[in-house]
Amino acid sequence: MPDIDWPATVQPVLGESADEIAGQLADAVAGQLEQALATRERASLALSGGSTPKPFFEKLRDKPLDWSRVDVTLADERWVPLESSDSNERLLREHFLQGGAVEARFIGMKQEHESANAGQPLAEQALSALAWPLDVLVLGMGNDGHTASLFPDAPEIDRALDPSQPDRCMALHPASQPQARLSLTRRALENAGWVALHLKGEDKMDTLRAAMDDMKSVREMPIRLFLGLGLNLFWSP
Ligand SMILES: O=C(O)[C@H](O)[C@@H](O)[C@H](O)[C@H](O)COP(=O)(O)O
Repeated sequence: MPDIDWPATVQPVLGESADEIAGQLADAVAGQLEQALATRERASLALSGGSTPKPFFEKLRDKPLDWSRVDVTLADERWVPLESSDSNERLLREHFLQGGAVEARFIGMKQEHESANAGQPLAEQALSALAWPLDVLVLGMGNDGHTASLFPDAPEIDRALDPSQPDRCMALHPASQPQARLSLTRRALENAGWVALHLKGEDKMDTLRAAMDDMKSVREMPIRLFLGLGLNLFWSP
């Protein structure tokens, strides 16, 4: 297991296998949603895409929750057709919005517009149906330190990280990515009640170490914002 002097803002859960960690994360998220539903009519959950979360989605979807009272959205979306294998909405529909969680109310980000910029106002309007702030947020991270679609090489990154800008979602065009993205912004993400960072692999642990070694520049590694605010890390080799 990695021997790290964790900052007080990071609660690490380190496992031996991806399956073990996916199960522990599913238990934790279900517990947080149950707590939210004990005090309010609806709970809100934002999930990230990518390759890491599939086993987590498949374990979470059958947790015994009143899923009809849970609003689910994405932390970000690639601006591709919903049938594309790159679509995060497709990923959720195939691996999470099944079983018990089929009853959840899903609010997607992709809109019927050619560009993410043109679709952003409709996505912003769709997201306003959620009860903000988010109760539960599950983030991933790339080896460039991006999270959601807050990419350091996106021209829009400063605006997306600006706590005073009013939008909850924003179109970003990272030079490193083949597609435009729509991402929840700092404003939408930073006030979530409970945040998990779900990582798999030694490479991601190395990136996390680099992010924690010098927490100064959030713009350089946007994950630093959430490491500083506080999160629950779920990592396996
Ligand atoms: O749409 C996306 O790609 C995600 O939201 C993104 O932020 C992802 O969480 C990281 O890129 C990690 O992706 P992997 O799990 O594939 O490493």
